Amino acid sequence: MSSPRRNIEGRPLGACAASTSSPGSPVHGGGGGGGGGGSSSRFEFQSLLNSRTPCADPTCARLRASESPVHRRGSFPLAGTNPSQASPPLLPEEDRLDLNPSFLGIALRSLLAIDLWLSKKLGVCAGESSSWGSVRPLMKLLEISGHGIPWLLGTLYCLSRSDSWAGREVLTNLLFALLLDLLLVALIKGLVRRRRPTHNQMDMFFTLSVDKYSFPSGHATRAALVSRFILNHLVLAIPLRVLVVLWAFILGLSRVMLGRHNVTDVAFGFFLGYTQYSIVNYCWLSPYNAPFLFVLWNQQ
Ligand SMILES: CC(C)=CCC/C(C)=C/CC/C(C)=C/COP(=O)(O)O
Repeated sequence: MSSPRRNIEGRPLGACAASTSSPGSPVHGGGGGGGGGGSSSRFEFQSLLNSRTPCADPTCARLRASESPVHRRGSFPLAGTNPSQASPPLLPEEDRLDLNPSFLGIALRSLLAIDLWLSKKLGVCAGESSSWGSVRPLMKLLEISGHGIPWLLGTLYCLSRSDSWAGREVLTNLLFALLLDLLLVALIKGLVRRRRPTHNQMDMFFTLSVDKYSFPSGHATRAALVSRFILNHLVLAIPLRVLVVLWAFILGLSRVMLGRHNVTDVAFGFFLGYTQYSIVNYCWLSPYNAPFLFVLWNQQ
């Protein structure tokens, strides 16, 4: 008994896929669902077109005809329908592009595959039963050390206690930096909407609605931003400076170990936090360019 013909995704071609698929399914070229559905759906479409399996259901046959590139564009014949026009059928340009994905496309997909694989491997504290589950409480403590709330409240408290102009200036800019960070991270998370890794347990304390998304890591942006800020504006002994850098690095790593993030979320988070510091430095607030703010602190 011969096995049924299958398309590239391993689905049998004997049955009429069009009659069973939804409008967003690959057969309709809708590219529904995530994970690179676009190109594989095109491929499946070609395979269905070229299979000579008759379709018993008339609705199905009509659907297949109306969905075919021949019907849609009327620009090229089906191979074999007329021997006098036996030149190879020309694919529409976008289909040819999909069948020959660009180097950039392949590189990006490979990077994402490596990212997912590595993140899963490093997610050793994702649950109590994980291989490093006993370190999870420590990782969660680190998580709190990079959370937005303690940093915001701490900065506001120090501002209210500060009695020097220089101190107020630095703290005002730290507050501005933290708010800018929250805003940019929320904006990018809302735009990119990358889901957190499946092995993550969503048990973080005090999150915003966008925090169900993982790209970029807010803790990583804050770690890079705050550590660069501290290193540039506080006079610290070398061991303390090393400690600040270590804290930022371990906080970023802990996000992947806890299963909260993929490696690329954290890597981009570090980059974004580092860049945010440059923005804050460029727009540095002082009693000269933002006197209203400093008058406000003075009245406290
Ligand atoms: C003023 C204001 C809107 C404060 C909100 C502070 C807040 C709840 C920040 C969220 C911090 C958080 C849980 C970020 C998620 O970090 P990931 O590293 O998991 O992206």
